[in-house]
Amino acid sequence: MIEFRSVGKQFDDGTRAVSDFNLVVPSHATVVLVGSSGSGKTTLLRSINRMVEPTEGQILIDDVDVATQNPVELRRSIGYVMQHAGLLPHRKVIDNVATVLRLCGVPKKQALDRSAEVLGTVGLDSSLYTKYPSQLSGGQRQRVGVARGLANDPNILLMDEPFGAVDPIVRAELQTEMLRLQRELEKTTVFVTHDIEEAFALGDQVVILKQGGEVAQIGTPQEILADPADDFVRSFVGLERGQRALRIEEKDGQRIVVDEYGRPAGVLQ
Ligand SMILES: Nc1ncnc2c1ncn2[C@@H]1O[C@H](COP(=O)(O)OP(=O)(O)OP(=O)(O)O)[C@@H](O)[C@H]1O
Repeated sequence: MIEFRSVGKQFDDGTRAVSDFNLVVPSHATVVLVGSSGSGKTTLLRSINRMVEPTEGQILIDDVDVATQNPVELRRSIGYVMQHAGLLPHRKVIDNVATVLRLCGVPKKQALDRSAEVLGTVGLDSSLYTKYPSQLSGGQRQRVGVARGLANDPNILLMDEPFGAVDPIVRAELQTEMLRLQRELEKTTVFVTHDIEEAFALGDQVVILKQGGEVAQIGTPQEILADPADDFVRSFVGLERGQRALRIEEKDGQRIVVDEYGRPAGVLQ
């Protein structure tokens, strides 16, 4: 479990990114932070593994304050996947994954075996393991990025817009893969995106952020769609201007409004 307690961050230049942010990420759940550019998503995500140090509040992982932990050890114990995969261009795919394990002290042969295993888990064809990152498509590179995040079998996975740089079709494929991985591996995952559809597709809980890291609403996709907290949320999730394809289904004698994912958005009297 990850717990944010009144977390705030003001950068050295005076920019306030986040104020009084509170959130509980239950073990094995996927929580998605969604908001427009500059709403503090990355700041919050990086506070978990101390790539950013909050200026107020605490973050606890299984009741232990991360501020009391060695930052390097903490970072190595948490999987991290970033937007452009962050692969080392001069190392082969398999070595990119194995490097993470070597840094954690895993012997070479074992690191290579585990790397092949985890590349298989993310659905990368074994013919690609000895290629260089530049020889892969954007979607394939992102799979390698996810494999790297999963390499040392962390309990926690942090994902910062991991599918932001690929085209919509590949993005949808990667989202489907992500759902499969979550079912199989049950990592506690914090996922950052600016795409509300991605947030609804992947999140058990979705946190909608306004500028300054202010929480507009936290809830399951169903809760947010059925009962948006305010006009900002209504507009952000596309309920306002009819962008969302809604239809009506009969269930247990009730007429329920559902969205394109079949998620309930309300009940008709
Ligand atoms: N190192 C820094 N120094 C000063 N200000 C920063 C720094 N990093 C981020 N900020 C500012 O903090 C605010 C939140 O930034 P953050 O990157 O967390 O937002 P975000 O929601 O992840 O945005 P994006 O979707 O564009 O990545 C922004 O105003 C940003 O300019």
